[in-house]
Amino acid sequence: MDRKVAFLGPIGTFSEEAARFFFEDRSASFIPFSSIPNVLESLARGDVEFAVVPIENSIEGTVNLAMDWLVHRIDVPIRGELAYPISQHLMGAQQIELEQIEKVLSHPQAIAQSRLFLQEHLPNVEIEYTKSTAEAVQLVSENPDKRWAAIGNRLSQQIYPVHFLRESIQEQSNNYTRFLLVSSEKLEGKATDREKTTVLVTLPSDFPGALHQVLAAFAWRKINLSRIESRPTKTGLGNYHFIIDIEQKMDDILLPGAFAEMEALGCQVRNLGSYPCYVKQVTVGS
Ligand SMILES: O=C(O)C(=O)C[C@]1(C(=O)O)C=C[C@@H](O)C=C1
Repeated sequence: MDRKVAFLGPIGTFSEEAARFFFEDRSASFIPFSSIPNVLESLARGDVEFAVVPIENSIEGTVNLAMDWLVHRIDVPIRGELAYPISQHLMGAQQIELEQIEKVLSHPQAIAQSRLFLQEHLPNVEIEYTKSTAEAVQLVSENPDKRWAAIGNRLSQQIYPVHFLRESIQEQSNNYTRFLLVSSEKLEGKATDREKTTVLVTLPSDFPGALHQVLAAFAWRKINLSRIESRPTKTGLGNYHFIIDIEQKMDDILLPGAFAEMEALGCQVRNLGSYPCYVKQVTVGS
């Protein structure tokens, strides 16, 4: 039976492209949802077996909604990571000049990634945020009489009747978004040589050198960390926990030792998943 994979819709989003990458060598059905919470809740309810969500962009940083929902609202492990190259294109229902555009629609991440272009070429245009890039492209295509433009990917231009007005308008050509695959099942058999483990560490209370001691548990074991981020615990102003990406898979000695040391300090340690990491290479004309 086909595995069901939830992604942020409608069809044609970057999230759909990322979801298809994870399953490119096996059959699956891809199901669009209208928000990241709906994607993750459908997984938690068991309506789908897998969910794919964006977690961080190289220009704009963490997708807080996805990170927080994973940590606070559901308890399903991370099973894979994909660094996916992102090219943003400006599209219109008609081939109009930039000066004629009155409004630009897109997802806040896509708008942020295109800020320099917008400031230079469309500094006074109205910006409307949509739930996804493909939703913006769909809305623009459905309103051909309006002087609107959408920012989105090449896939959405193939799905919705729109034209390119400008291509590759993102701030940097080296623009990547990391997506996470979340599931109670493992995704077997997709080869990679890189693995990561992500943990959530909650400090017992604020005391001098607390974070230093947490980091020391990794440092003297020579365990490499690639990211540490503090997020509010949502229990009160000034209360944070730390999301730490560790550059190795869960083992029997080193990581359990580091976790035990942190727990001995009074920290809570939750393993959010140990998983393979993939990178999609940039293809010409993406
Ligand atoms: O709107 C989309 O196409 C998405 O898949 C969401 C999203 C994001 O939230 O970061 C994914 C990748 C891009 O960075 C822009 C938007």
